Amino acid sequence: MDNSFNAKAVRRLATIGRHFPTLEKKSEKEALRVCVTGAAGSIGYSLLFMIAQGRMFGPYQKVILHLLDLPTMKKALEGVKMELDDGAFPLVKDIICATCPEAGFKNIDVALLVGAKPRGPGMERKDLLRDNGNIFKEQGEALDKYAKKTVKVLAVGNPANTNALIASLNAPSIPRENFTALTRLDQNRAEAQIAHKVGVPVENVNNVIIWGNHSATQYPDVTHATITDYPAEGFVENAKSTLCDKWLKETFIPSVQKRGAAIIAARKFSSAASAANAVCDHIHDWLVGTKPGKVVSMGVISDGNSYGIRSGLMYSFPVTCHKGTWKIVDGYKIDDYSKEKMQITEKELIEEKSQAVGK
Ligand SMILES: NC(=O)C1=CN([C@@H]2O[C@H](COP(=O)(O)OP(=O)(O)OC[C@H]3O[C@@H](n4cnc5c(N)ncnc54)[C@H](O)[C@@H]3O)[C@@H](O)[C@H]2O)C=CC1
Ligand SMILES: O=C([O-])CC(=O)C(=O)O
Repeated sequence: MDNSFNAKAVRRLATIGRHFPTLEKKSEKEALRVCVTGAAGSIGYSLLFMIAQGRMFGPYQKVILHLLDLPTMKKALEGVKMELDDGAFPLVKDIICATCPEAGFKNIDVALLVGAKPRGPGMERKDLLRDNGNIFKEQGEALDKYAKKTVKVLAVGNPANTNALIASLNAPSIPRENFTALTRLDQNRAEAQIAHKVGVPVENVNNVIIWGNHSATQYPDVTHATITDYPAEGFVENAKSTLCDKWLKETFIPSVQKRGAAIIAARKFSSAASAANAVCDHIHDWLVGTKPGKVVSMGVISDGNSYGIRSGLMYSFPVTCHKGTWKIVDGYKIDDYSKEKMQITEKELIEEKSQAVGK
């Protein structure tokens, strides 16, 4: 009886294998260890389920999730783990709950540094620097000790750019190129607004650049953006008049710069699901690679040779990525208006850096 059941089960599995050859592919890759800090918080709650569904690393990459939060959040973390278990996600090989950085960061491949205080109404993100900067100092030190030396780090907690810099300066044994800051949410916001304005699907709008800081001084730049697959004759002429200088300068740029504050005013909490979605986009493109012709924005360490931006700042640039490396796209022509905007946001990052770590 037992034997015949087993024989049937084996036959059935063999059939599944024939119909879904991708099943074999799945087991080829080793699981990635991915730590989400602030795993019991709002962004964490969306982000973990997106990762579990394959949104970050694709449909074949298994993950071991490290959920890190403060000791006071131990019970809540267990609840998140229970829900992840209940999702029965085939890509989730294991889930580790941690309330100390050693267990959270041990041997990890990817660190998503979300855990930090969010701002409230009337605050700027840099007002969080004193409290959150300390978190990123400690976490940089802990990454240096416990994570793989190849770990890829994304700072999400605000002020994200300067926090990424603080973490990197406190992790001298990990290459500085492995530390990045999230400005993809700003890029997504900007591309969505352009798509709505001209009436095309959002995937037809590409290569809007976010320069500088994830703050109200950021410069969302459409000078090099593209719109493809025009839906109707006369589209180009219409789009040119719709996206006029006045609208771009007086409505579009301030609206992208202040979108985070607008969400806080409406929701009473800062953006969470859209932030998690942008985290997936950022890591996906960095680790898997950007599509040919596609440029994305990431806060990365400036080298002093790109667009006149001072070296040693975590500045958002247009980049292309290939299997875990990024490269600043050089050679865009910068007009005087853009230059001024890029310098305003650079100045703010210099000030934040000197507040956080001195000169
Ligand atoms: N860069 C970006 O585009 C965006 C950044 N953010 C920022 O992300 C951060 C998190 O936002 P939410 O999830 O909404 O906040 P939240 O308050 O809902 O969750 C934060 C979580 O972090 C935990 N935490 C605090 N200190 C920690 C530490 N040292 N180690 C581990 N966990 C720690 C808290 O216990 C809490 O569970 C905020 O700083 C927010 O401003 C939010 C949206 C977009
Ligand atoms: O605005 C905030 O404080 C949260 C955030 O970074 C965003 O939504 O872009």
